[in-house]
Amino acid sequence: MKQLHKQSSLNQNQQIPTYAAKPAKPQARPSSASSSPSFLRAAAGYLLREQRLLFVLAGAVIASTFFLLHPYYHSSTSGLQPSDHLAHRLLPTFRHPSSASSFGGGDATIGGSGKRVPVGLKKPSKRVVVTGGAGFVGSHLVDKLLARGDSVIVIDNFFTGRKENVVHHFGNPRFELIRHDVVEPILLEVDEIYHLACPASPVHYNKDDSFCFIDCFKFLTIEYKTNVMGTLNMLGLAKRIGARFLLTSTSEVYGDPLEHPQKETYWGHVNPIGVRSCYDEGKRTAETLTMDYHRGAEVEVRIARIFNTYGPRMCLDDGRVVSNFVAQALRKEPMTVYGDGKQTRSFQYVSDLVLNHVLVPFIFTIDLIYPFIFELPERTSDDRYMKICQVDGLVALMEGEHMGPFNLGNPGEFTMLELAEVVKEVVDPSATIEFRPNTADDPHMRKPDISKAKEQLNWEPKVTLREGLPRMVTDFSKRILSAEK
Ligand SMILES: O=c1ccn([C@@H]2O[C@H](COP(=O)(O)OP(=O)(O)O[C@H]3OC[C@@H](O)[C@H](O)[C@H]3O)[C@@H](O)[C@H]2O)c(=O)[nH]1
Repeated sequence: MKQLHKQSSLNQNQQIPTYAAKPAKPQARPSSASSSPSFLRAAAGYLLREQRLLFVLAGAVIASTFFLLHPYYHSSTSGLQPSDHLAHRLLPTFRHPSSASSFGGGDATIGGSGKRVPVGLKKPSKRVVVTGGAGFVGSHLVDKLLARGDSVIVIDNFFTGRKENVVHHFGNPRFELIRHDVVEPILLEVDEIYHLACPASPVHYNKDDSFCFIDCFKFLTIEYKTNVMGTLNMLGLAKRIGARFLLTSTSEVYGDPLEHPQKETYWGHVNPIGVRSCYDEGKRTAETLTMDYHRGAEVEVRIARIFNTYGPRMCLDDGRVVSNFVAQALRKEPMTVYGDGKQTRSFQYVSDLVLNHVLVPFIFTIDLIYPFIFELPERTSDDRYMKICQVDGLVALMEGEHMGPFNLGNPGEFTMLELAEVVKEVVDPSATIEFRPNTADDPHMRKPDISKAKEQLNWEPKVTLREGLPRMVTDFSKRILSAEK
């Protein structure tokens, strides 16, 4: 700054030759070689005065940041805007699957709420499949991918997924929803496959699937079938079309661990014939298949081991502990603690699974002023936060160089009794607890060692249970209230 002032005063004192000034003596016409340095000197002098250069640089930084972070602008809901021509050039077109039907009776609809089109500086958009994309974590991932300009096909059989989780994307030309069970093959043309499909709650284990094309598979549990056949189908697709494949595995691969906290190098302690094995062993097999396809067929793969996750959009009757406690406390029912309640888990807020924290305050500010500039519909601060935060852990893994497996979880460890206390604090101090028998093979403790993710993905969770829980409670109380109405 001092230097700038110095330079600018120096320049003011200098006689800067101008073409308008009449020379004292007749001179030869200045050659282009001599005129351009003097022009440059004049321009430099102008820029350096009154800190103009500083303002120009600041303006350039703000503008490029804006376009990098928000590569869309709002166009009207009806008809093509001039920007749509650019969008048509930039957006990929999908080959529609012949073997499955899209939601809404065929092709994805165009227009409606698909108001944003890319503009400015941005990475080329990708064509992405998210299996289980109408589920809890999947739908947050879909929000994230669409928000950054990708085209997304969601495959979901709605066993535990819900249309409500993705309904806000209906009408977006970059979004397509296919009702399909991944245990059957499907052919699509995409760049990346996020494979999330699988019921993840122990209360769903053992439910019989009544229909299967291949008769001998129909007595398998949904979890095992989805993890084995579903993963095989998606890996086959990835191989065929040359797509990168990300498997969302689970902390359950460590079983009832003998090592604590659990590192990715730990091989686990799983009962292969227990009631939980359909999920635990199913995911372990899915990891094996993924590595086989990588080694044998050179498919580019990524593996995430996701630890207990909670947040908005979980099923109200999901059966997992956080959703159970919150729903029970809101409904004024006793919170059901299984066993002695001394078993531990580490709970991660869904945004952490998906968030790049360094950018949050920055994007948050821009997102606050954005609706005023482009007249976007008003959103709640929670929507805004969720839109920004979603699923960066998974996206960072998909786009990074490291294959994994990576533990993605929050290392904060709680007993179920401690969790009940936090839910009481947040929801209702008068809430009570009720002890129930525990389920078989329930892991006694669980806590991720996330050093590898910190080091190689530059990722770590930030939202504590006391910060994350109120956000989930807001969502749950709205849904419980409207269900009661
Ligand atoms: O109402 C309840 C529900 C559950 N629990 C206990 O809470 C603990 C956590 O149970 P959850 O069902 O939420 O989750 P689990 O850790 O057993 O399994 C989960 O692990 C990681 C994920 O991949 C899966 O989402 C899920 O299988 C268990 O010890 C369970 O016994 C209760 O005390 N009360």
